[in-house]
Amino acid sequence: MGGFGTRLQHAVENRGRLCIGIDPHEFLLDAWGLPNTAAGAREFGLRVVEAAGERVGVVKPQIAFYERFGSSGFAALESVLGAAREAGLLVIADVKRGDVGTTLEAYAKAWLEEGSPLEADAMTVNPYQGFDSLASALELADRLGKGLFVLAATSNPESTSIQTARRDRGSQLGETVAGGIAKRAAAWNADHADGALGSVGVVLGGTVDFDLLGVDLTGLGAAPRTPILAPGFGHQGAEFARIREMFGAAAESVIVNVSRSVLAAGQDGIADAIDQQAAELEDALS
Ligand SMILES: O=C(O)c1cc(=O)[nH]c(=O)n1[C@@H]1O[C@H](COP(=O)(O)O)[C@@H](O)[C@H]1O
Repeated sequence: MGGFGTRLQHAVENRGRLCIGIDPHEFLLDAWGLPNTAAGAREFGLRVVEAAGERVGVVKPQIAFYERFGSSGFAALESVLGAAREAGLLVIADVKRGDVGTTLEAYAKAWLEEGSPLEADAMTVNPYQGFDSLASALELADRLGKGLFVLAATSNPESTSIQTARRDRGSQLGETVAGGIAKRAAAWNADHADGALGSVGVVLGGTVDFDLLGVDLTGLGAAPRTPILAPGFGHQGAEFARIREMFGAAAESVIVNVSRSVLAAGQDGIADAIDQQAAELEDALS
């Protein structure tokens, strides 16, 4: 059915733009009446998947909340990833990997290769070692029909100190770090997309000022469009009502992640909370 971008486009058309984060924070496990153990994180993830399965198209497990339990945490995560994919959800593994090419390739195989115990549909990658250091993961994802989301303008307030920095030499002279990364992702999609939406997305926080960050939203919104994973809504302060104004020409490509603001509803309230946020998001985008 085509590459990740095409599957994402299909998920958005059928299930909307909300992505549910699977982030079993210690305080959430406690609020859900679950133990702060790998078994608790597994149960939490499975219940989120159950609630999300009928309601949205995409989930984003944040692996730090599983990794903290060591090997039993990874076993728990394997169950959650398997259940999510079985439920027909697209899974973005939030792993934020980045390294020299051959090492990054091993990470990409771990998270994207068919049959890997941790197989997901897409993973988040960190381009701090240079966009070109992502080449092995870009090529692997392309070959396997999987996706990547490259950190570009992140939602945390500390991000601007690095991401607004401007290059003082080379072909991208004057461009910000964030703008340059977004441009490279869009260029990759222009060369490789097999449909209206590319398979290489960028992470753009809903809390940031894209003018200040120097991100070319028109370029991201041009065909083939570049998917945008937008965290920062709810708990970190970004609001659905501002998405159109903020993302402008790229608004059609935004996948909105919510984690704590929906997970805080607890296990009895999560299904209704997802329905409510999905309806609010659709309202804001219509
Ligand atoms: O890559 C991410 O998903 C991410 C990037 C970013 O810039 N900011 C950010 O908050 N995230 C992740 O998105 C989720 C946001 O969680 P909430 O603030 O609880 O909605 C967490 O899993 C973060 O790790």
